Amino acid sequence: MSKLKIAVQKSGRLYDESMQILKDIGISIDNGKEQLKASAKNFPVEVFYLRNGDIPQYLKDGVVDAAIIGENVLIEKGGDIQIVQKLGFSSCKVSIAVPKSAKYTSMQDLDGKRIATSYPNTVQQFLDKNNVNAQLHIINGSVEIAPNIGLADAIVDIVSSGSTLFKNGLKEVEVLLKSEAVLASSPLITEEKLAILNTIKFRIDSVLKGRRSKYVLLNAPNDKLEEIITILPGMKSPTVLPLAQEGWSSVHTVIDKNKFWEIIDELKAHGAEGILVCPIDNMVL
Ligand SMILES: Nc1ncnc2c1ncn2[C@@H]1O[C@H](COP(=O)(O)OP(=O)(O)OP(=O)(O)O)[C@@H](O)[C@H]1O
Ligand SMILES: O=P(O)(O)OC[C@H]1O[C@H](OP(=O)(O)OP(=O)(O)O)[C@H](O)[C@@H]1O
Ligand SMILES: [Mg+2]
Repeated sequence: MSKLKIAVQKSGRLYDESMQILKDIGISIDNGKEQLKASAKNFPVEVFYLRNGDIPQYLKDGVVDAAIIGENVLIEKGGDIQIVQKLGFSSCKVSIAVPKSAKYTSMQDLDGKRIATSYPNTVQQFLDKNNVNAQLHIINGSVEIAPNIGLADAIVDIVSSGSTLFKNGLKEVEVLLKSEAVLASSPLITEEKLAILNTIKFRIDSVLKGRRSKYVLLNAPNDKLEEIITILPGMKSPTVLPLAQEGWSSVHTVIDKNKFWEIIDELKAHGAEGILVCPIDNMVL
């Protein structure tokens, strides 16, 4: 059987979580990333360790069948590469920033100005859409320093916490796009390999659903059961089991992990006790 070739970033911000998600879906990799490629022991997959910025070209050429990559890089260099699934990590924005003291009211303020960036295609498209003419300076790193050294009037780069902008005396003025790590596929992928990719997608789906959810168990007096069940936003209806202690039940359900803190006080106020919240590895609906 042929193996699906999947690219991950060799080192950098995507590496750890890319390897973690492969591990979580049961794909264990034989050898370390000192090699350019490694085979999985128990699944028809070969992992290629590459530069994030190089991956779109490898996908286009069909050198790899799929990849875990930053969405922003795909948008910049992607062409017709398909996003199979968003992966929920390495979230960031690609934004325009100008010196804090600069006057900025609209995109028109950038007309005739110099913009430093590593994302020229993304920037040019945004400028064209807004009918703005600006001169692009393409630089590959430390973009935020460009205004301070007189190289540019504005920059376009990745913003996450905003601390790099802050340290360089810049302010974010426009968001061009939002990005996260994604699973992407080559336009040249074969049917046979697409079947393997679909299995991976199915497993990732169940891992991501599990990460977003919690398994909740609690004890409740029987005369409060009905009220407590209406507070719980469960998947279906919760499981209710009698406790050894007369007049009490144990209630089990799955909830969105972000909802839990909103409802815990309500649950307690309605008589819930012994509340346990447990992680979920996988969730297949
Ligand atoms: N500060 C950040 N916070 C969150 N995500 C980020 C941040 N910086 C980058 N990212 C995301 O992670 C991806 C990889 O960033 P990283 O800096 O590791 O690599 P890169 O500079 O694109 O490098 P290379 O091509 O060398 O692999 C980016 O494309 C972006 O999607
Ligand atoms: O808003 P923040 O949380 O400060 O993050 C944004 C910064 O993070 C990235 O750089 P990175 O640290 O990846 O360094 P690099 O330029 O060497 O890739 C990006 O290029 C920004 O400079
Ligand atoms: Mg970076």
